[in-house]
Amino acid sequence: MNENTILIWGAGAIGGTLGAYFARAGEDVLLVDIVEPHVEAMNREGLSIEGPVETFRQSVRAALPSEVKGEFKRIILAVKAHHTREAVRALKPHLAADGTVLSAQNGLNEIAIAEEVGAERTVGCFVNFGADWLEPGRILFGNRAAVAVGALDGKATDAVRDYHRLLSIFEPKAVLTDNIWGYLWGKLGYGSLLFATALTNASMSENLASERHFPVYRRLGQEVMAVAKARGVKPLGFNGFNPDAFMPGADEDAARRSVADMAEFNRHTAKTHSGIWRDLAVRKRKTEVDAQIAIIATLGQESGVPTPAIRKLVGLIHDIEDGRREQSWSTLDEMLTL
Ligand SMILES: NC(=O)C1=CN([C@@H]2O[C@H](COP(=O)(O)OP(=O)(O)OC[C@H]3O[C@@H](n4cnc5c(N)ncnc54)[C@H](OP(=O)(O)O)[C@@H]3O)[C@@H](O)[C@H]2O)C=CC1
Ligand SMILES: CC(C)(CO)C(=O)C(=O)O
Repeated sequence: MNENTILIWGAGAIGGTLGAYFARAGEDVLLVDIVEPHVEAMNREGLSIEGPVETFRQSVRAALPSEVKGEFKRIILAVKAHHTREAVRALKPHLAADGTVLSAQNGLNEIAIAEEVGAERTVGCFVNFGADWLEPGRILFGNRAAVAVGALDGKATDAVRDYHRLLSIFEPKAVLTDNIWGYLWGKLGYGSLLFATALTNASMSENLASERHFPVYRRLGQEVMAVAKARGVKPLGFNGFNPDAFMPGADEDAARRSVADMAEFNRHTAKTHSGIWRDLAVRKRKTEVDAQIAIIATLGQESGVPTPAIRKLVGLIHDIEDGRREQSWSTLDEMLTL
């Protein structure tokens, strides 16, 4: 291990998948995670990537955060959004002065990372592929999807280009962008719809195909895009999500097409339900709703953009997290009462 070893901090569904692909390509990788049985299984048997995209077992090195020694130039952060600050504080002593942290997460985590380690040491990234941590040492890689990487100020450095090279090992269509905030806000739009699908136990595609709930999806997309616009961001589209269809003044048919395209995209994955649904229904734990979705309402308020649908969604997810409601169509119906 040396300063060029790539640290993957948070080796679950996303971090584990990326790490296995990098290691298979001969990159020097260390997977860091707080789940002891997972770290033990990875060191003992390697990491098993399973599912329709590819199935392989990759020998990897793994460690608990307390076992990490030294400083590193590249650290890829892939913990859930609400664990970002804690994880960045733990990894900071291991970040070389000229090193960078790449956020392979959902949400606007780059803001918190930059506050902790400096904007010049933070690189933006957007991932939309589907994966699930199944059990120690086993990850389902459900489907390929869009991946993008870019500097926070849009000006690619050698470090950003190197991350693009790495991500291209995993996803040959990975984009090097000068508008990473556009992708991150696009994913917040897409993600707000995914959070709504987690209010039921149906699959993402079944939910998105529900004609009765189309007004819910349109309203959520519209609120997120209005906040992005007010903040001067130009959101970008991917995998069915078309930000223009949700912009103020866009016609209903455009939004209908985009929601239908998202339903179609998600019909072809072995990861039938979102990570949000999985946190609630399978892992029985808190979701990323505050770090990822409630922040949109806060930023909306700062910009004078009302976000009643986003606020309602956050409340319903909290209700499920705290056992006050079940995941069911009637919970999603609550979103129709706005
Ligand atoms: N899974 C997916 O398909 C997609 C996920 N994303 C995003 O990627 C990010 C990662 O999600 P995902 O991979 O699914 O999550 P996982 O829960 O599968 O993996 C995160 C791993 O990080 C561990 N962890 C938590 N805190 C720390 C810490 N301080 N230091 C080291 N490890 C830690 C977790 O342990 P523990 O379980 O105990 O918390 C877990 O093992 C999220 O922002 C998610 O929204 C984006 C696109 C798709
Ligand atoms: C569904 C997916 C993989 C995006 O397509 C996702 O981001 C999630 O599960 O949170």
